[in-house]
Amino acid sequence: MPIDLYYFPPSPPCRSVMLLAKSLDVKLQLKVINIINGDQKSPEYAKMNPQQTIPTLDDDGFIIWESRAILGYLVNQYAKDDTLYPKDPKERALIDQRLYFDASYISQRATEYFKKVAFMSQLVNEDDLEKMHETLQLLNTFLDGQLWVAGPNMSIADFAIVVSVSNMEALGVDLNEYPNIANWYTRARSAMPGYEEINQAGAMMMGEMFKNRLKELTQ
Ligand SMILES: N[C@@H](CCC(=O)N[C@@H](CS)C(=O)NCC(=O)O)C(=O)O
Repeated sequence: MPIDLYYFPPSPPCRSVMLLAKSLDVKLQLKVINIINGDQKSPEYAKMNPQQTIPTLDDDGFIIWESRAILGYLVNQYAKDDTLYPKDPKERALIDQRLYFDASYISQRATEYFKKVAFMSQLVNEDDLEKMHETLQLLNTFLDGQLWVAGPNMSIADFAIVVSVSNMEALGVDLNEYPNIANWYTRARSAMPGYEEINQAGAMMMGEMFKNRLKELTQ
C-alpha cells in the first residue's frame, strides 16, 4: 500500500519528513494541500487531522501528524536499523531533547520572524531577529566537539534542525557567525540524499517570499 503524505512544498515540517523518507528509501505518494488557499480547512481534511496542519501521513489507514512524531515513526517502522533514532533510552532522550528544542525554539523563532513580514505586513522585528540568534548560539554550543546535533551519529534531530537552520539562512542570517553550525550544515547537506531539491528549493521559496514582501512594505 502506498504511504500518502499531505504536504505543501515550501512548508518546513513537510520538508523534514520528505528528506528523511528519501534517506530511508521510503516512497511517499505526495498529496498537495495548498495552505495558502485553505485546503487544510476542508471538512475531509479536518476529519483526518482535526488539528488541520500539514504534514499528515497516512500509512495504510494509520494517520499521524506532527512532523517530529512522523520522523520517529518512519524510522521505527521502516529503517533497517535504529541508528537514526536509537532505542537506547539515553541516546533517544538526547535526540528527543534536540527535537523539542527545535519545535519550541529554533523552528518557532524562524516562523515568528518570517510570518510577521510575509503574512502580517510588519517590518523586520528586531526582537525576533535577536531571538533567532539566541537559539543559533545555543545550537552552536550543543555542536561543540560534536559531528551531529545529538552526538557522534546522525539522527532524526538533524533532519528537523537542518530545515529550521536553512530557513534562517534563507531569511538572511549569516551562518558563518556560528562556526560549529556552519561545519555541521555543510556535513548534513552532503549526507542527506536529495537535500538540494527537497529542502533547499523550499527554503529559497520562503526566503524569496520574505524578501519580496519586505521590498513591497518599504517602497
Ligand atoms: N508542529 C507542527 C507544525 C505544523 C504546522 O503548523 N504546519 C503549517 C505549515 S508549515 C500548517 O499546517 N499551517 C496551516 C494552518 O495553521 O492553518 C509540525 O511540526 O508538524
